[in-house]
Amino acid sequence: MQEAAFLPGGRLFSATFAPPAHPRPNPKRMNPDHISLHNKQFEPYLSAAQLTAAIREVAARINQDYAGQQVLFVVVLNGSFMFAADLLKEISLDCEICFIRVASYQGTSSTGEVKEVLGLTEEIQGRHAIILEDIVDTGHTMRMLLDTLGARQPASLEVATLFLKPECLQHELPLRYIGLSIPNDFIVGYGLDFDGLGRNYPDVYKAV
Ligand SMILES: O=P(O)(O)OC[C@H]1O[C@H](OP(=O)(O)OP(=O)(O)O)[C@H](O)[C@@H]1O
Ligand SMILES: Nc1nc2[nH]cnc2c(=O)[nH]1
Repeated sequence: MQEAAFLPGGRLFSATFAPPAHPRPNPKRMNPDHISLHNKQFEPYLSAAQLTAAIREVAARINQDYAGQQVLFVVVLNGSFMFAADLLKEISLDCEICFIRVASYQGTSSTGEVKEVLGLTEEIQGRHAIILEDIVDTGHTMRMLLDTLGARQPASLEVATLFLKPECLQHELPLRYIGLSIPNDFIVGYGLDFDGLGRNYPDVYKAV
């Protein structure tokens, strides 16, 4: 049986009285003191609560900066799916959301790795666009995204990234919204993977 009520501020509260088939959160998944992915070891680094606090701060700033305006959020898959889902629940603006991917492939030896945007079907010209990214590391991906999207003449183009590794950055980038600046450790969890694994952890772990 389910009951629903509106809380102050218009948010919907609903309570389920029948016990869920699978208790949540899964105790095996929550806060293990280490995890192993493809035989590589990771230790706890940032808790879900720390991530939530950082994301709420970013959302509050966006809500304030864009008050009265309509925003197009451009979510960069795959890694950003958890960040985007949690951030967007805190956004009180009128907004649209679209999803893109970045394909990487090996170019000629002179060009090295080439990155290309896939799935950019949304009209961006004249819109206030914000790119949602899980992490900016070297900045190669974000440089390419800003150039590609910027060429489509948005009214404005900004970046919200959950993580930034300042020590690794190789480009000057206009990163307006940064959740957490972190040292140069390889991290997994909360959407970020190690060779495909680890995206589903609610906390973030760093390589030991
Ligand atoms: O600043 P950079 O050095 O360019 O690194 C950042 C990029 O790396 C990750 O994507 P990845 O290629 O791992 O794909 P994924 O999102 O599908 O995991 C991340 O989501 C960024 O897009
Ligand atoms: N999973 C993961 N992907 C990245 N891409 C760039 N930096 C990182 C990182 O630290 N972890």
